Amino acid sequence: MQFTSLPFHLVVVSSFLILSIAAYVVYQCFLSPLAKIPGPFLAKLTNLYRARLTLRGHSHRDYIALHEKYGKVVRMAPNELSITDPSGFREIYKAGNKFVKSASYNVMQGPCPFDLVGERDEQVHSSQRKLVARAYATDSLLHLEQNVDDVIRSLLAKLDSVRDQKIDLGEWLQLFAFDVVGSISFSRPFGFVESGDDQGLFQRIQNTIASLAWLMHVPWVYHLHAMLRPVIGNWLAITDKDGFFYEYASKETVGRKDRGGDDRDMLGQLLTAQSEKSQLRDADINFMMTTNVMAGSDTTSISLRGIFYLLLTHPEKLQCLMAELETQKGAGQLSDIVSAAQAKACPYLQAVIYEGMRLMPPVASVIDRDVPAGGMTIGPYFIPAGTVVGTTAWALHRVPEIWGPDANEFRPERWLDAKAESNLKRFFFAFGGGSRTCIGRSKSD
Ligand code: HEM
Repeated sequence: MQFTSLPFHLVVVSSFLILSIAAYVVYQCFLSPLAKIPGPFLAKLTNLYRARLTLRGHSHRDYIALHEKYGKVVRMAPNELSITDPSGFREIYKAGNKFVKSASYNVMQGPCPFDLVGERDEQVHSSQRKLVARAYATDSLLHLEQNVDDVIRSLLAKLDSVRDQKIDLGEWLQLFAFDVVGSISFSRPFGFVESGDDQGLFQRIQNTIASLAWLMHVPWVYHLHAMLRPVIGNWLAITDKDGFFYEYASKETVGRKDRGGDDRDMLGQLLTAQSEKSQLRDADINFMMTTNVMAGSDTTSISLRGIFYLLLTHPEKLQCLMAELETQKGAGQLSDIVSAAQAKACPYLQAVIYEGMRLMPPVASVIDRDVPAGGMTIGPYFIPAGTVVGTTAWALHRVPEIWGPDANEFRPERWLDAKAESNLKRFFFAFGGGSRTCIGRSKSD
């Protein structure tokens, strides 16, 4: 009845709109090749569902709940799936396969031509990684142990001076992790531990990464913003990555070049690589250092915070760890500041690190990849080429089929059985997987 009083063209336009929306809903829910895959209703219709989940700030826990509710393959957007199926996971992240990084990484890369994490072209990535690999190699980093020891000493002295006070240990571990990355990258810590102050950097990184995380699910918002930026100004914290943090890392680079330093620090190694391979430009080195400052420091500090949190909330495990360290110390196997080689020879300590990073992996997002030509099959589902599939370590690291019925418990002992350990390591995803695994990870792990 209402329609009859509306102008004819409005009736036509509204009817067309209603029919289009209805057709879209019917297609996504019943006809799409992914229609049979379970997931939240809104997720089937729009990527905004996933973006909103990420914006709320606890999507890592939401993904666990969604997999508990819907199973090992969950539809998270019209063309995107979250996977915790063990064999599906292994297929997606197998080294040398054809599952390339999906379009969401365009947001991570932004305007930066040399960004190992964000680069989607596997060939470009491979040649860029070769250019810088030496600087990140474990044997290169072992030369820098003395630098790290100095930061440890500085942290211990600070903690000693506040021995009787209530402190935020997490905050101190974060200051420490950043200084460690500063000292191995530029031969000098940022001075955060010394001053007890991060100069507002942590909040800025948090804003940048939070902004990146939700924008990766709606890249069009990022691209639209980039187009309109000259008119509307800057609204998105992600732009700090190639702005504020690039400048920050570049300044540190210039400072280190001016004052000199250990040729074997990461910048020194990159400068040596540059002298041999001129295609590595100054800007590329600055971009690598930006990644060190932003991604390297933050992930290291979250790992430390998670491990300490789990130890402090499980005193019986802390006791086991202390017993191992005291026995080793008593046998003359540990120096006052424990070296990397000595730490490697402490099985319980290694198990604690793995278990801590299993339960609290620093990179919480789903690491998206595109299904290649030919598609893939996971359980009863055929997934066509072009579908975006990915896994978050938070959900994978709690799958009972892999970790056992006590998957949610902090139990370092699960890593002590050599046979179980090598199987578990195949599903340890805190450092990513395949050809795009973290370059900062020790190669001997
Ligand atoms: C415990 C600490 C760390 C964790 C948990 C971690 C985690 C990760 C993860 C999950 C990825 C894969 C991302 C993806 O596929 O989208 C990655 C890649 C990367 N990480 Fe780390 N990371 C850590 C430390 C570091 C450090 C210290 C550095 C540098 C000093 C670093 C530099 C990089 C780079 C450059 C990549 C890109 C590698 C490539 O695609 O070739 N990371 N990291």
